[in-house]
Amino acid sequence: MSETTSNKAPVMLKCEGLTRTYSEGPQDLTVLDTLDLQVHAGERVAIVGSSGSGKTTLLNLLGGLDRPTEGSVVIADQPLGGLSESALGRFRNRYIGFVYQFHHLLAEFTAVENAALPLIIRGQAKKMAEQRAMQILSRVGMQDRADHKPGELSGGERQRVAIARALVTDPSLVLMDEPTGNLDQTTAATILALMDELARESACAFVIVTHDTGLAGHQDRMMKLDGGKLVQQP
Ligand SMILES: Nc1ncnc2c1ncn2[C@@H]1O[C@H](COP(=O)(O)OP(=O)(O)OP(=O)(O)O)[C@@H](O)[C@H]1O
Repeated sequence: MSETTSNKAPVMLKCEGLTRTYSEGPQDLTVLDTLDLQVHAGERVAIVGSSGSGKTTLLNLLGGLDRPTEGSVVIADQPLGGLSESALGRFRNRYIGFVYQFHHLLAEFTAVENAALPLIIRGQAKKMAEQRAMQILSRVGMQDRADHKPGELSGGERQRVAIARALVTDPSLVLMDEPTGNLDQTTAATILALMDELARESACAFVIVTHDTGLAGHQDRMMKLDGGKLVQQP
């Protein structure tokens, strides 16, 4: 591994030799090129990089939404490459929380129903799942809007529901794509504080893709995706 770290916490995410080549166009495009990354429990890593550098491609591989051309992704000691699609779905639900750039909330469901969904998919009773969802919605300041559907919420409110949905299962790893993109400074600060607490309390690891240098600078480490590899930033 090219990375050195003094972190003593267990490794939650490990990528080795990760390569992703898109072969769909007239020419092959290698977006990620033998990339290595290790993230420890409780650690928050920001990934920055210019448009088209491969940040979304990387997040999709880390979350098992796409498969690498070469190399491996291991989360909580489980190599994703060894899992079938259905096992991968169960693994994602158990260990990973996602916050996408476009939040993908279900339009027909209220905020609390959306936030409770990962628990319901897991088989938890609706009432218990919604109680837990209410707790986490309160932590992102959305308790008073819990009965509203996404169409009745502002962009920032929808983003906060998406963040609550990602955190509701107490995941081991949270993958975020521009999590504070739609948020004003005060709300963004609330979300940052919540991430700090979770990283500390539950040893949740975060990988956060962002163009926001304030958000990136707030994390434990900042890496830049450049030429298909990650370069540690000062
Ligand atoms: N399915 C695909 N087929 C072919 N090329 C793709 C595919 N998906 C992404 N690419 C290309 O791979 C490169 C990296 O894309 P990616 O979306 O990962 O970049 P990004 O760093 O997330 O960009 P942005 O900051 O603009 O969101 C781009 O040149 C893109 O055109």
